[in-house]
Amino acid sequence: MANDSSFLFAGIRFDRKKFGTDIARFQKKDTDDSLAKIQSVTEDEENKETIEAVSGKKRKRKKTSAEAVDGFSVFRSSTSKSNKEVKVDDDDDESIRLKKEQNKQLERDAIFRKNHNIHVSGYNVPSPLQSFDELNTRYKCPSYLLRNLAELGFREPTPIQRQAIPVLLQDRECFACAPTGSGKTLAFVCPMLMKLKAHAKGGVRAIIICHSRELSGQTYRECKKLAKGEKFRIKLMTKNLLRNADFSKFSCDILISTPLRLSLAIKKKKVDLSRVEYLVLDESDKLFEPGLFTQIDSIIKACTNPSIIRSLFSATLPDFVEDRARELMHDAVRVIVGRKNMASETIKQKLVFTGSEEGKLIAIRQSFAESLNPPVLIFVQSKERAKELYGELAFDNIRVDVIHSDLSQDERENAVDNFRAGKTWVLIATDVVARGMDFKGINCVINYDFPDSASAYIHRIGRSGRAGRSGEAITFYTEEDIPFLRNVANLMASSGCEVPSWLTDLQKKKWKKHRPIRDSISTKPAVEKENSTEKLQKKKRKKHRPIRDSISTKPAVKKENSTEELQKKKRKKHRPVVKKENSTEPDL
Ligand SMILES: Nc1ncnc2c1ncn2[C@@H]1O[C@H](COP(=O)(O)OP(=O)(O)OP(=O)(O)O)[C@@H](O)[C@H]1O
Repeated sequence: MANDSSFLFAGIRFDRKKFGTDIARFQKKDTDDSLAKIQSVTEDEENKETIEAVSGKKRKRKKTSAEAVDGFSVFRSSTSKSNKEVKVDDDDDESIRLKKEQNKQLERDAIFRKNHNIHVSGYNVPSPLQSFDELNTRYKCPSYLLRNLAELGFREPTPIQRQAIPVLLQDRECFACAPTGSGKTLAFVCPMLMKLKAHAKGGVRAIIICHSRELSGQTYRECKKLAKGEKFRIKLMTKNLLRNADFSKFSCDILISTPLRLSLAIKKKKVDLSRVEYLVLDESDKLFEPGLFTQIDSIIKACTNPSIIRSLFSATLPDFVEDRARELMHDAVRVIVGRKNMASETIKQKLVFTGSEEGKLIAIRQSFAESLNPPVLIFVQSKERAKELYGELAFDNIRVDVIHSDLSQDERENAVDNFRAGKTWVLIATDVVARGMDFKGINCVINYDFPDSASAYIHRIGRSGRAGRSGEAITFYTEEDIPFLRNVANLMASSGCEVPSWLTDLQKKKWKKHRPIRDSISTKPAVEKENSTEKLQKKKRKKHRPIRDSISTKPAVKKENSTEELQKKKRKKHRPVVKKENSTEPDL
């Protein structure tokens, strides 16, 4: 973190020697927009660059006018100026006025960004949005979108929206990092809808990649809500679509997919992505991890449109992702809200020592018995442990459910829907829902198992305290986790939580995928464990349709004939409802 912040503020030093003339000029001006203000915000390399450029030109101009005065001092006060000279003077005045105005705007932008904790780098970064109204006054936002924003109750843009939306609207590539729950989805969907304008035929026009099916589904629904009233063709790459669509004729305005499904569509179905104008990689640091990178790479390579605008969004932006972004993008703008890799400041974070695995179970039962304030999300480190904890809590008289990658798509969706609808009070989960999922109003996140990395901690606890609401996060730790405690303590301290000094004084240890082999959560003896798992499985198994022996009592030959007859009869009336190939409906 220390490195990150020093990198972030690397541009803050103002070379007083180099800019001596400019300092003198600003001081002379004696305005409230003082140099001190500029100095305090010149971490914005963009401002620095522009100020440099402008002052450079000014110096040049001053020199030119000095030369002119030296050379033609006789004529300076003369009234016999030629028309051409008058025009040159007028032009000069106009450009001075314009530059002054430009400088003032830069100062205003810098102060505004500082007030909203927005840091930018890149050349010529557009001014941040003061309000959603500016979408209309500056960019002629269509009325359906303004109406939808108002209907969704979005009155003011969040900091990431204030800066990322104008950047993308001005066709600049962008990589952005802003806290969890700070409205990054709208920050990339809104400019996409505005730029695409309306539905148009001819291939895929925009793509949003999300790391999980759950997040893809959620982003699809968000897009639909924002596009309501306009005939955009927004599609979710479902299993059905991948299997049944005729990709040679495939066309849509926005396609939302996981990396795997889209890379399969490229490889096996030869989907044409050469016309894609916008590509968003949400949770970009996850997408650039080794497991997904080959798929992402194939997608990026398939999007061959030279004027494509790519953007990367996440709440955590490790240096390696920044490096990739710089390699990949042209003239990209970097937007950071707050500090990189920081937990949301609206979450009250606590650490609880439980001693052992048994201690964790006691602690959680005790805490639920004292006060259970749903919805509560519990994270464990593996699907096996998720099943075990579910096995323990399922009979505790609380409405608990579980989500992990061993469940079918339907079961996963049901788990999410029931939790969202309040039917489930406590959801036990693996990291499958740790990122991006917007469960409104989660009161508490419990890290039953210590997270395995800083980003896992930030994203997990970020399921609460969203959109400015407050939330709580409790992290259990055992002896095994102590070496990594300081990392969490530092994250807590940097997001404003009180941390005892002994925690931050602990020895530093590099946090590399900390997933120790833990004792089983289950308290039941082995046989009972098997039975109860079976019971639970039965409870969950909804579509239990085994192949059973025939009911028919007729002899085999007769049976065959009658079956054939029946089949013939059936075949006549066989008119299945053919599913539209390019159905926009997800198989949710
Ligand atoms: N301008 C706004 N005003 C109020 N609420 C907003 C605004 N923009 C977005 N939201 C709401 O904030 C919540 C979080 O938004 P979103 O899911 O986009 O966050 P995020 O930054 O992508 O979080 P994460 O990093 O966890 O993925 C959503 O419920 C969304 O509807």
